Amino acid sequence: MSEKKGFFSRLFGARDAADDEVKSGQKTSEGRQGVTDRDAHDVDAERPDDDKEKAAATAVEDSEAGAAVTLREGLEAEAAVPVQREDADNLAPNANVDGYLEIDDENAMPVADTGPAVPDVEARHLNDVPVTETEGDVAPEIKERRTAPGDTVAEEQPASISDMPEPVDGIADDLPAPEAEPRSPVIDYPEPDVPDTPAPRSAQPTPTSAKKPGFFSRLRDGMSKSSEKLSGGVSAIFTKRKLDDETLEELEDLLISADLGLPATTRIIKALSEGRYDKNVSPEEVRDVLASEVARTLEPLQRPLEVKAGNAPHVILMTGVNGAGKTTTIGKLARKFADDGKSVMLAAGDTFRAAAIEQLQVWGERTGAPVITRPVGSDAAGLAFDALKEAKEKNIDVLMIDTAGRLQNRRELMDELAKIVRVIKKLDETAPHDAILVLDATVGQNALSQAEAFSQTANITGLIMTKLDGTARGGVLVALADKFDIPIHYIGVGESVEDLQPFEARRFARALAGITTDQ
Ligand SMILES: Nc1nc2c(ncn2[C@@H]2O[C@H](COP(=O)(O)OP(=O)(O)OP(=O)(O)O)[C@@H](O)[C@H]2O)c(=O)[nH]1
Repeated sequence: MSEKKGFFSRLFGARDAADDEVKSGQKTSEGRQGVTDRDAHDVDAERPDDDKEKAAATAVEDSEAGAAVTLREGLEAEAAVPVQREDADNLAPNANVDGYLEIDDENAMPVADTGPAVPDVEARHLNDVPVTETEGDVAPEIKERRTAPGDTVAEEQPASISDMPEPVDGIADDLPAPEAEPRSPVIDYPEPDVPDTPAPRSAQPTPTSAKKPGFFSRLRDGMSKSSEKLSGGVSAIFTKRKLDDETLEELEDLLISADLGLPATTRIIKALSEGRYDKNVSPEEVRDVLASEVARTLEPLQRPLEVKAGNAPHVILMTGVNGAGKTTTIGKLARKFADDGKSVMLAAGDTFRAAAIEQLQVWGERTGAPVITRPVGSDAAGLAFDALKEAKEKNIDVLMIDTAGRLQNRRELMDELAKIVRVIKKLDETAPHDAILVLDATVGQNALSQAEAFSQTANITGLIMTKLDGTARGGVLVALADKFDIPIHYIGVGESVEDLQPFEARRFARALAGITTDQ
């Protein structure tokens, strides 16, 4: 009996603390901050006279100069690193130098090095090079741009960063002075956890209708790693056993290890305990309680990604750490929007990675969407500005802007993201209409620190969680929902277009709990 008392006081003590945390406004969206100060990787810029708006926009940005030339130095360092892949032995025989497979099937996804996302992040030397070490290195060589049929490619850019255009004198004077912006705090988060399972490499060509029969089974199959852990664990704990202190503790451990977080774990245990203590409960009953508590947590955040007709165009900014799935997700969304009859334009704002630009061009070809590109190393904010201008001129419905992956604790890279937001607001102060954070489910609890840091920099309006098929850590979506008020638009449960599913809380909860039916 004393054991029972000890467990419950621990449980409810934890629950009260968790409730207090949520109630006391720790949901981070309430604490979102504005954009931060500039970075200066385009300080050498020289802009053509005929592009006055862009020059004005970037000149205003440049007038905020004062920061070190951090990004450029980072780029220079990246250029200085040999392009030899460390994991060459693991690549498929037909992979190209960037690790992507050459895929003929138009529904198949470009498959990069689908090894664990976080090791990939760690291999991304741009993020790893301290800026002080890069001084004096040569500027990155600009790779020749490959123009795919159907692409709209904005004007040619100079061949190196130091050749980039200078601001046009006087233009900036016509613009409102930039407001003083708070510096974003540098959050010293730990490096992402190593994912437990690499994402699969298979590419499955599938139809594009999200509502066709089999939607739930696709979701259930995609989430099988998470559901097997939970469902199998529940069966192991509750088969022919009473619900008592011991089984509840085992369940608590299971839920925590499945990344659901303490607040949700506490609620689930409380709901299960009510009226059932000291009685036999079946694993099915436990799964039902688990699913309904998870659904209750997630339902308020289920929100479709809507393109509003009043926005011309509707601008979607895609953000996230390296390898989270931003570019691929943009491609899948482009397909979905095009299927809905929307005109789509893509901006290849990941100007750090040639493969990301090419990857987006491939998606542009497949979906008929023009792709605005710049050479590797170009100013991403200038590219975003150009793309929005062109999208307006062409009456495009949706402009999606890709961005380079960045670790959330690299201040200068996060500042570049803030700059993109500021610059596009000069053309449309309501843009971006959606700033989406793409989260890789395999990083588990690290997703929480990513959500916090990106919210502070880019005022994140929605989440897309990818790679749920590659991990048993899908429960982290529940922990995110407990901590942040950020709507969830889509989840990725595989590599095909169809595997990017509109988020439905109830179905997700049932699939997570290992319930095999949709009803
Ligand atoms: N299994 C699986 N793989 C996915 C999913 N979403 C994306 N991927 C794969 O994840 C890998 C990385 O995706 P990218 O779109 O290149 O990631 P990114 O965020 O643009 O990467 P950076 O440009 O480095 O920042 C690719 O191989 C994608 O096919 C998913 O839901 N499931």
